[in-house]
Formats: sequence, structure tokens, C-alpha cells
Amino acid sequence: MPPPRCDRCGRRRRMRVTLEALRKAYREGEHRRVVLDGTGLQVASGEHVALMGRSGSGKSTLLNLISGMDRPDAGEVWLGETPLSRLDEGARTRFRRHHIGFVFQFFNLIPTLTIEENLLLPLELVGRLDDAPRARELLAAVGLSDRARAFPDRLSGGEQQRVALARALVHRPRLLLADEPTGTLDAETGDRVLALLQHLVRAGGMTLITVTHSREVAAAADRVFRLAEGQLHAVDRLDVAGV
Ligand SMILES: Nc1ncnc2c1ncn2[C@@H]1O[C@H](COP(=O)(O)OP(=O)(O)OP(=O)(O)O)[C@@H](O)[C@H]1O
Repeated sequence: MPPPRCDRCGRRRRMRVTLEALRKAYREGEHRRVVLDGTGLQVASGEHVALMGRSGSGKSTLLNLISGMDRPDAGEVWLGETPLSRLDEGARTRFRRHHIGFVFQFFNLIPTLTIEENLLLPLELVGRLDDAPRARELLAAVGLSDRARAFPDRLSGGEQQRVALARALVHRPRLLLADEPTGTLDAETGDRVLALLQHLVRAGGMTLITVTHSREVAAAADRVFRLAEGQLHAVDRLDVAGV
């Protein structure tokens, strides 16, 4: 699988991520539930950071803020030189479509489109259908070449997860945000997916932020953080039991 490179200049596509004092709270009746409480982090371009933490600790909330799909109450997300909060919604959407891939916890495949059509959609949205062969390459890389014409509901959960990963990578994002990218996969398929991601990080310079409960994913990351009480705490990536 060729690493993601700029179509025009051929350079590796890189993006560092800086989280500055992020705060996010949700209303619960009369109360406010503080989920992120001054969360900060710097992720270098071409780095893989794994986020762990208990259910409900705010990992998905954090990914949504980094992707610009949701906005913090305070603080800033910098993607490269771009402060997301200073973009209007249209500009944030365009930025996301061009530069970010997102693997959702529940895959979010479009049920009325075939697998191949699901993969082509991100390319169509950025006017890059000329890169359609990449959809086939990625389907092969995740072991699903023979399912291109199937609809999502004909696929197992693990197959859908691999399609979701291929779809998140098809437009050659500089930053991939992946919520449990190997969550429903057996050990062998999970290893294969992890190897693909590591290749895109190591050879292609893609920045990768994963939310995971998997020891294997954490061990493959450059750094691991545990989200607790709205703050990120560095943990030893080879000693993630109990995180
Ligand atoms: N849109 C929302 N409105 C109200 N509360 C929300 C909203 N989204 C998330 N929450 C709450 O914020 C907290 C963090 O949720 P989040 O989904 O970020 O946790 P998580 O660490 O990703 O959990 P899990 O590992 O179970 O997916 C939870 O208590 C959740 O109920």
C-alpha cells in the first residue's frame, strides 16, 4: 500500500495536533457534567498516540473535538497551523473532508450504498474520483476485495469495521482518528489492520490517534494516555493493564 503523499508535490502529508486546555461539559438536567477539564496534548506529525480510559471518561468526546465535528466550550484544537474554532462550520467541514479520516465506533456506513460506493463517497466529496483505484487497493489491503458490490448489511461486524477503516483512508488523510479500530476483529485480522495503520504512520507520515482498550494497539503506539477526570495522564505503553 503506497503511503499517503500529496498528489501535486509528491511530499508526505503531515499534520501535528495540539490540544490547548480543552473544556467540554454536557447538561444533565440541572447539572453540568464536566467531561474534559483543561485537557492538553501535543501529537507530532507521524506519531501514533493511543487514548485509553474507562467507559464514559470522554474519549469519543475528545475525538469529536479533534475532528471538528463538535466544538469545545473553551480551549483550542490546532491541526497543523489551523485553529479549528476560528473556522466557520463550512470551512471546518471542508478541512475535515480533505485532511482527516475518522473510523467511528459504530462504523456509520451508508446502508443504501454498496461497499465500493461507500469508499468512493469521500473521494467524490473532495472532487478526487480520479483516485478511485485507491478504493480497490484499500479493499484488498483489508482483505475484502471480493465484497465490493455487497451492501453493508450483508457484512459481519468485523468486515464492516474494515470497510470503515478503508473508507477513512481512501482520501489519503494526514490525520486518522480511530475509535476502537480493531474492536470487533479476531486476533489475526486485528494484527493485519494494525500493521496497515503502522505502515501508513511509519512510511507515510500519517498522524494517528486511536481510542482503544486493546493491549496490542497500545503496545504499537508511540505514546499512550489514560483519560480520567477530564485530564490526560501518560502511561507506560507496555503496561496498560487496568487502564
Ligand atoms: N451529546 C451528549 N449529550 C450529553 N452527554 C453526553 C453527550 N455525549 C457524551 N455525553 C456524556 O459524556 C460522557 C463521556 O462520553 P464519551 O462517549 O466521550 O465517553 P467514552 O470514554 O468514549 O465512552 P465509551 O468507552 O463507553 O465509548 C458520558 O458520561 C456521556 O454520557
